[in-house]
Amino acid sequence: MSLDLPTGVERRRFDGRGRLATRGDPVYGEPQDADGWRAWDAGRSKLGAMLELGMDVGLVGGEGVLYLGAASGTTVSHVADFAGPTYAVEFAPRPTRDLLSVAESRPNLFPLLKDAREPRTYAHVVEADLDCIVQDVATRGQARVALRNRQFLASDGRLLAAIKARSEDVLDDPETVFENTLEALREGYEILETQRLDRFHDDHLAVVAEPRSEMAAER
Ligand SMILES: C[S@@+](CC[C@H](N)C(=O)[O-])C[C@H]1O[C@@H](n2cnc3c(N)ncnc32)[C@H](O)[C@@H]1O
Repeated sequence: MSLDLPTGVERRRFDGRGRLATRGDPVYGEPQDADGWRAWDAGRSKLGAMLELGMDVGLVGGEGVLYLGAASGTTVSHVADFAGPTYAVEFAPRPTRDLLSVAESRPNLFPLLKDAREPRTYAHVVEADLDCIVQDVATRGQARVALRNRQFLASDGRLLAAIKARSEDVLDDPETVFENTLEALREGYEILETQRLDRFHDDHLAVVAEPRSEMAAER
C-alpha cells in the first residue's frame, strides 16, 4: 500500500536509487542533491523505516512534535525539516551538544537536555495539544515513558513509537516483550497499527497509537 508522504518529505533519486528525503542542512554525512534535498536513511532512523514500510503515521507536514530520545539529531533533524515546532528531548549531554548544532539552522527545533521519564521537568517549555509524539528512547520502561508524555498530545494526536525489545529485557523473546509493552500502552492509548522494523532495525516494533480519552491522568 502506498500512502501519501507528509508535505516536505519526498522520494528523490540519489545515486540512481529512489530514497526518502527532506530539505535542510546535512547532519550525518547523508547524500544531498543539487536542489538542497538530503537523503533520509531508514537504516539509521526508525521513523524513516516506518515511512519506507508505508505505515499510516498520520503526518501531513507542519505538525507540532515532541521527540523523545533525540540523540545527536539524525532523525529529529528530518522531522524539523518538515514539521512545525519540534521539541527534542535527550538526557545524555554528549549527543545533546551535537543536537544544538543541528538546531542552529533549524529555528523550529528546540533541544531539551531532559529525562523523558520526568515530563514535569519540561512541561513549562513544551506546548500542549501537540499533533505527534515520536519516541525512540531505547530504555527500560518504554510504555511508561509514552504514558507519562501523553499529557502533551492533542486528543486526536498520534504516538509514533519504536519499541526496542532488548532495552526491556535482553533475554526474553522479542514477541513476548512487544505483547507486554502493547498491553501496558493500552492503559492510555488505542493501538492503531504495529509493524516489525526488522528489515531496517533488528528486534524493534513500530507502534502507531492515539490517546484514549478515558485515561484520567498521567502517572
Ligand atoms: C536509539 S537512540 C535514538 C536515536 C534517534 N532517535 C535517531 O533516530 O536519531 C536512543 C536515545 O535515547 C536516549 N534516552 C534513553 N533514555 C532516555 C530518557 N529517559 N530520556 C531521554 N533520552 C533518553 C539515549 O541517550 C539515546 O540517545
